[in-house]
Amino acid sequence: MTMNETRLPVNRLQGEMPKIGIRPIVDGRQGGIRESLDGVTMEMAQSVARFISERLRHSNGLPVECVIADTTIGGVAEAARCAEKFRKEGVGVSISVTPSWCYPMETMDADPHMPKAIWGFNGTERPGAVYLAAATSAHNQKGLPAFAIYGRDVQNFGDATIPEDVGAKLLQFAKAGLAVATMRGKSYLSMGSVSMGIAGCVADESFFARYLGMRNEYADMSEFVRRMELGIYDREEYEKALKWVRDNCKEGEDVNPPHLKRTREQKDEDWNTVVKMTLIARDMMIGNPKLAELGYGEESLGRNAIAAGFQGQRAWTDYFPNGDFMEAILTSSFDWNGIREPFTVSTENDTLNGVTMLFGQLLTDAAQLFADVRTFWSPDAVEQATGHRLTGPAENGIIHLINSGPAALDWTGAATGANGEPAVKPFWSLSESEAQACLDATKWCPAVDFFRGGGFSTDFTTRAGMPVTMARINLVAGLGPVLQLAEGYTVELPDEVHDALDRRTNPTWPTTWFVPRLTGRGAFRDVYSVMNNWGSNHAAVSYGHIGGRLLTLASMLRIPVSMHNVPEEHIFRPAAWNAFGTNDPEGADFRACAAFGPLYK
Ligand SMILES: C[C@H](O)[C@@H](O)[C@@H](O)C(=O)CO
Ligand SMILES: [Mn+2]
Repeated sequence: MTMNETRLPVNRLQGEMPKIGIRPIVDGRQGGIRESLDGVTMEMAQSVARFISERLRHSNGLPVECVIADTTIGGVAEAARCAEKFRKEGVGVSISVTPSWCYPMETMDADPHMPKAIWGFNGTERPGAVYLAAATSAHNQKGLPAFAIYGRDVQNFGDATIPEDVGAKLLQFAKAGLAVATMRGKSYLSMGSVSMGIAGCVADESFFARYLGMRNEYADMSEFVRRMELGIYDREEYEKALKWVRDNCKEGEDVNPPHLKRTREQKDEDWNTVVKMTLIARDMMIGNPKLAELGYGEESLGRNAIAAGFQGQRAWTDYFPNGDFMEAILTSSFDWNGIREPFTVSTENDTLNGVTMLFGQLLTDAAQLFADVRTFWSPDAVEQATGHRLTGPAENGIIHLINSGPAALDWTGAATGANGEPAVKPFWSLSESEAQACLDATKWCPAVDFFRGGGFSTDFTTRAGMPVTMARINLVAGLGPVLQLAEGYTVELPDEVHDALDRRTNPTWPTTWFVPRLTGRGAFRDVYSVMNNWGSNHAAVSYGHIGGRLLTLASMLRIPVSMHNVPEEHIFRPAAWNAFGTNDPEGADFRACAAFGPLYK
């Protein structure tokens, strides 16, 4: 395959990427105090800016830019000037830093939508921590939750280094804050509506608008037919894509009974259709200047969609090829144009899983796995079915993540991490040979009987040993949105055991065997309990243990978390959450989210 040489983001969404604004706060008393603080405070700001820009990128690959206020902020006039600068520069996240005492209400960032953190230097020459406590209490009193960062160990005054614990909190806060600012104002595009009565497919406008700051766009699936029949897609790209598919997408086993097998001609035509569907869905999301050249100016603009979903079943799939190829390729980190940012596209237009995938992508910069949460296999059930006793990481049972085959090819696990281990990586660190390895590890099986219109499903088994986080947003009447997540690992089974279980399910679909990390309590008492507490038929799976980042993001949006196994040291929420109870952080989270309400009222 060819690689996109420049690796530029494909993101053609409206608006600049949000920046991080750094606010150096000082004690405004001139004639000695202020002068003694200005320099070190500015240095603190510069070192935070450098630290973040060197370590974080936007999920589209662009560097994260930090903007520092023109002067230190000693009072409200300078706070206002800083706010003005931040507005002009497109700042979406703010971090206030100080080593000293300052005047909280006079200097605070009062923008209600800006995720905020305050780093109060742990020194003792000047009272930075006293300010931090006063500042967080002011934020709490005013209903502007802020994340408080207070280093564990005392530093010398003027020491601009960022201790490890402070750095970890800065990055967790910044990445989640950027996710909030990046999705704001963007669209979720529903292509089709509700699939097979699945409630998660309902585009709940109030949820999107009030919690995410997003808008909902809708397109009937007949739009695909119109664009296919009138040729509203880049025909050169279509030819290139078809050739790439012929060279790289190997057909797998056709398990259909003879009377349901599609003919070779039908299958060839299905390939043409699924490639067109892929181009069309992408163009509907983000637009395509090529369409304007064809005389379709309106279509060339797209819907400014940072996420989308395709209903598929059944209105479409009863007659046309299914959406598996389109969903698998769009959500992967590469296609015929080379290596590029994955698109967030939710199967069955499960909007709530789509949002969860969007969270994962913005927090990890890497392809997300969409999957049905299909089966809990207890060790006894596996032994009964196969004669094999599960061992090692699988010994407590396994959860079978599988559905018809829209899974991103990155989830083969064919790419490798720093030590050669299987990994799902940000597109910018994926090599051409790794993308090829993902393609080589995938077969495309003719769709089974659920899909009367044919299509091709990805078939692979995810490699073992990857740290992953499975997550899901649910909507509950009287409660609103609620997030659940489970950190764990992928496992593999001996071939004959895998084959026996896979055959019982569907051998032509992609499998990920998941084991959650157990805590012995509540939903994480055992693997069965994780399955039993899952709130819906789907999950979004991210590479890495990102539960901490998800918790931070959810708290910024005021979405409580009902189930998680995140180690305490990774939990980082606004300081106000502690005022809702410290013995029972889960209950406190629910109370705090309810009290503050959605980010966008
Ligand atoms: C093909 C079937 O309809 C499956 O797609 C179905 O069980 C689901 O995926 C439900 O989420
Ligand atoms: Mn499904």
